[in-house]
Amino acid sequence: MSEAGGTLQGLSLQGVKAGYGETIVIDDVSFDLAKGATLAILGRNGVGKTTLLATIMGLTTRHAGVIRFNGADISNEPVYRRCTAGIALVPQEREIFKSLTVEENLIVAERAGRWNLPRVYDFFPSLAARRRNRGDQLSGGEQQMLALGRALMGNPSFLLMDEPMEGLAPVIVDAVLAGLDRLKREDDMAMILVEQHARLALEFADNCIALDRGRIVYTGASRSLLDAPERLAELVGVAGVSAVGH
Ligand SMILES: Nc1ncnc2c1ncn2[C@@H]1O[C@H](COP(=O)(O)OP(=O)(O)OP(=O)(O)O)[C@@H](O)[C@H]1O
Repeated sequence: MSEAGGTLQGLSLQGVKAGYGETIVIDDVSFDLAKGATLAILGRNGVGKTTLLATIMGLTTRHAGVIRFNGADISNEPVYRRCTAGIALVPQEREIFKSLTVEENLIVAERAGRWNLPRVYDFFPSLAARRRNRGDQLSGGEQQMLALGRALMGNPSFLLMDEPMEGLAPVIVDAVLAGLDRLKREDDMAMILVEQHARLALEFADNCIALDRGRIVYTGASRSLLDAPERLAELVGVAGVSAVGH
């Protein structure tokens, strides 16, 4: 995670300070993430993980620093330009259209590319089985798969996911994780995973950063933190270390 930001094929943040209006939440955050790489963002409640993803998407007020994507400065680009450049966010609230069917939710997000309806259905067979059900008739796990499937239909090269496992039963967590692992193996999309359940995130992502009060307090290989449980507990709290069902 150390290539020069200006030439990196991927995402690069340099000294980013951002928040909501005058309130600073993210302070002096810098990291690079190359095309196809995976990164976990860890930290206790309220340290700014969601705000960091929102900042990458252009949904917050940026006070300082530069965000580059595939070498281009996107710091001042509006949200839709970041989306069309290939960055997608699966928000914590999932934000699927509840009055549309599963299939309609997927089709409205479609952009030409390697991902299309048959491939998303192959990837999440439970969505195929529910294709004619409306968004409000889905379980939490199905909604999460739909939110992910919808992001894939946009054919992003960079996928940001905000707590996709939140509120899901352990067996569903396993299904979502299996999907993410398969994505990692079969697609060269870069992925950032924000997750309360630190061990799950570390087992999925090759590298990680931990935030505390909006600043990066740890950066390194996920394996190193998995092998240092006391350090991990310091960074994320005891609740963050014990993952539901794992
Ligand atoms: N829309 C907003 N307007 C003002 N302040 C906000 C807004 N959203 C979040 N905050 C504040 O920003 C800080 C960081 O919140 P954020 O949601 O980014 O943290 P988080 O690490 O994702 O927390 P959690 O794990 O609970 O989701 C908190 O103090 C929060 O109250």
